[in-house]
Amino acid sequence: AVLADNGFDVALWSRNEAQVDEINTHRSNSRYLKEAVLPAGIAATTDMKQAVTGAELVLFVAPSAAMRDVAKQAAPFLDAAAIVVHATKGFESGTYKRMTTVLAEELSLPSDRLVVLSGPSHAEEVVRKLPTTVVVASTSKDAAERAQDAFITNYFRVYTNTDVVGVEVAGAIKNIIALGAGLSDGLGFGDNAKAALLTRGLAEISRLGNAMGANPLTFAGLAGVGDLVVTCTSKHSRNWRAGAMLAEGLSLEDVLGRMGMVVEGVRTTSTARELAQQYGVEMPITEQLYQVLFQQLGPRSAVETLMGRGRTHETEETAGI
Ligand SMILES: NC(=O)C1=CN([C@@H]2O[C@H](COP(=O)(O)OP(=O)(O)OC[C@H]3O[C@@H](n4cnc5c(N)ncnc54)[C@H](O)[C@@H]3O)[C@@H](O)[C@H]2O)C=CC1
Ligand SMILES: O=C(CO)COP(=O)(O)O
Repeated sequence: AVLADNGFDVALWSRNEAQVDEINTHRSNSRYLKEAVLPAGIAATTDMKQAVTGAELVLFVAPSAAMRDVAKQAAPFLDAAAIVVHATKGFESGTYKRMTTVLAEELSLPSDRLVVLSGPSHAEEVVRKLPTTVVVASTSKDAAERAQDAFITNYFRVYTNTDVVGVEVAGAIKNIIALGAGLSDGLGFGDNAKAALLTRGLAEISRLGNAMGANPLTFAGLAGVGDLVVTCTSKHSRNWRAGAMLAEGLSLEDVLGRMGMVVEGVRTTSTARELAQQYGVEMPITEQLYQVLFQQLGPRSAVETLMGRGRTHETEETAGI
């Protein structure tokens, strides 16, 4: 919708014929974006060749679990000069790869044609043109600026960054913390607990990101603290809502069934736990969330464990010392 508002002819690919027909006929997407009216410049299609051929910018926003498959389908049609942007927040499970790595592999692209778009940006608000700010990161200043030009509007402000690792790690890990925030709110814990989760969650994001080679300043920016705040506090967040439902005593399977939309933080909790071990960093909130999600630990016991951890120094632990 943002690209169409900026005057681009947008081809929107979906595997779902009924959804494509609804978008083209009624300019609506009732399952995913209730009440939104989509701009006329969007032409939906189930034909990947038609969607990708000749496009100067291709935006991938499939759930992380589907990214490799969708990129494989798009690869034969990608224009030699196109830049590729993604807005997906997660890692590939099993390989623990970041999304730009998956795209580089499937599209045979060098990093200077790849951009990640991230930041506090719930679709429900963007489509209503409510003021939103995001960051586009690429190893190439030129590619980041091309993406900035394409997306920036008077309601959608786009900053550039060169720290692809930091932006991707922050966007993925904040979903784990949002699950925790939903659990905390659902259990009736207060504002102090949520502020603690956000702050110590940011410490975990920074610790893992720094170990993976990120710029620490990224975590104070839109993709870091910005997205962490919105996902832990917004009624739109699926991760927050999933956490709140778990606190009501629903099983993980029931929560995911009721949601009917991707809750990236669930898979990311397993992946981040593996990455923490691989990089030798401590991620105690992630560990406790893993125990709650996959090992049937009661959320109150998880909180007891977190509160009873050995005494530490705030800034030394954050720095990973
Ligand atoms: N919804 C939001 O406000 C934001 C979402 N994101 C990220 O965007 C990504 C996608 O999220 P949403 O669109 O919100 O999820 P969603 O669950 O609302 O929609 C996912 C879409 O992908 C399609 N899909 C799923 N598996 C597929 C496959 N194998 N092949 C083709 N299509 C497939 C579904 O049919 C559906 O249309 C996630 O990584 C999320 O973290 C990022 C920023 C904001
Ligand atoms: O990343 C998001 C907003 O910036 C979307 O978060 P949820 O997937 O929790 O809805």
